[in-house]
Amino acid sequence: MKVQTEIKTYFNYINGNWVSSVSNNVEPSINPANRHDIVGYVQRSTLEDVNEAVTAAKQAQTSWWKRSGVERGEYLYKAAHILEQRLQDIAETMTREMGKTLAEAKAETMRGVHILRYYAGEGARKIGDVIPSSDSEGLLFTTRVPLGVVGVISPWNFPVAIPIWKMAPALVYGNTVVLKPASETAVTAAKVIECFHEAGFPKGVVNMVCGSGSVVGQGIANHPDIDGVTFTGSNTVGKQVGRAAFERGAKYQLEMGGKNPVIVAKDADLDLAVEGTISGGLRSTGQKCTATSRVFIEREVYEPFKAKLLERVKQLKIGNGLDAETWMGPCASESQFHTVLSYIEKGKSEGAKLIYGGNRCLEGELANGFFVEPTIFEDVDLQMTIAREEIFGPVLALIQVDSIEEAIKLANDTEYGLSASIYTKNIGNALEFIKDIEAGLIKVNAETAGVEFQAPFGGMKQSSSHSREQGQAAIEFFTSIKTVFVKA
Ligand SMILES: NC(=O)C1=CN([C@@H]2O[C@H](COP(=O)(O)OP(=O)(O)OC[C@H]3O[C@@H](n4cnc5c(N)ncnc54)[C@H](O)[C@@H]3O)[C@@H](O)[C@H]2O)C=CC1
Ligand SMILES: O=C(O)CCC(=O)C(=O)O
Repeated sequence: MKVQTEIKTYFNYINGNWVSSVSNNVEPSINPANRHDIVGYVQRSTLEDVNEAVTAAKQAQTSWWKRSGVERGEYLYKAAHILEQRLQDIAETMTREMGKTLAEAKAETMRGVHILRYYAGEGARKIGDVIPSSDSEGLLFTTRVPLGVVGVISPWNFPVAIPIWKMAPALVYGNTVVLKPASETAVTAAKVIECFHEAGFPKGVVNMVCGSGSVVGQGIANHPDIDGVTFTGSNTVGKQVGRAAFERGAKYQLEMGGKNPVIVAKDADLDLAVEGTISGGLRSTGQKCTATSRVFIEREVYEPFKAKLLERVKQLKIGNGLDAETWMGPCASESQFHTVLSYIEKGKSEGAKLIYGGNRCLEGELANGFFVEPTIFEDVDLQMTIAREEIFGPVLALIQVDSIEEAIKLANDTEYGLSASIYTKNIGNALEFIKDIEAGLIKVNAETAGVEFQAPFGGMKQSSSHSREQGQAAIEFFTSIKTVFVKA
């Protein structure tokens, strides 16, 4: 067991100051690779803290909006620069706090830098169109204004990229922000907010309040002075947040779960398909809303695909994400760990055949953490729980099909519609898939996970509130359009 000498306490960030919660309560943030390692203590805030942060954000909003977009963008460039300088420390904190490998954490932190730079540039781009008016003497055009104060409720699985891809567009378009990060990764969030603090954002423009979802998160969703809420997380909570915002007429955006399929056609490059299935399904321990979870394989290549997949999965090294050899880290929390194990038990009891893994890892130091073996089931029926519910763990379900048409039909048999991929060399298969698959993010010969910051991202069906985040699409949520007609 590691002996810890100093464990730091991290504070809320309100009106430009680092402050403790009025509750004076803190909670530990635990390393999921070693439950005895406390990464830091974070605030357990109350509604009073939320109110203070919202008041600060509201007061700061008018003068922030009065600055030009170019000027607001300059602050984002500064934050990007500081984040890049701190990349190593922030990535190590992320790995220690939620378990993903250091390589993934570094790539995610760099993604945060790119997102900040992308939206910094947005400050200098157009925010409206001139439209020909039916009145030849009139000028008809659109312009955009910010919503006001935006509440950002973020999950633990991308603790740098998700808060940044919500906050950066919100800020550059003239909103002020109150962030409520997931408690599991609140230390990482505090280090990201330190970058904004040091970039010199005016007081109240950026605020962060840590604490439970039911108090701080719900407090944000319900708050009369929060004009827009952007959320990523579970469907249950997302719908609660959406309902609360809708009830009081606030704008909301929800990015929720997935049950993402991969289709392997009989003409696929099987090595590529195996790599994509492993990477899409098991990287970050399967804890991505875009993670592959159901694999539909044409019967003719089922056995060779399965053999290659099993061969490859045996090579994956499980361990502490800070260890350079590690390919897959632990589940991010004890509750996530138990959820994943209970889904594996359901898979077995409902009759799926377990062909790899399925156990908790207990070897050596792994016993101190929330490690689960990569797990593969076959003979999975689409009515089974593991084929229907989001597991958010390293669990793959293999399903044989007789045709691409059948694969697409079964792949669509889910309430979700976030991402989907096909492995094929046949352009006809690819085009049929693109046309018929019900998903917001579609890949051909590439894994289901992995989102590019400059392109729209979001899901169909129950995966999202049908809005899109990132790229130019972000302007739709974070601003309102004004249509203007001027006659001399
Ligand atoms: N779409 C995605 O990327 C994510 C999906 N999930 C799914 O959710 C499952 C459970 O994970 P959780 O961490 O419990 O997700 P969650 O949906 O409870 O948490 C997401 C965020 O919402 C906050 N929150 C919780 N209750 C709230 C409430 N009543 N009002 C407002 N905000 C609230 C949390 O504190 C966190 O900041 C996972 O197993 C996975 O299936 C979880 C995280 C990310
Ligand atoms: O696949 C990705 O890069 C992003 C996934 C994501 O947005 C999520 O898990 O919430």
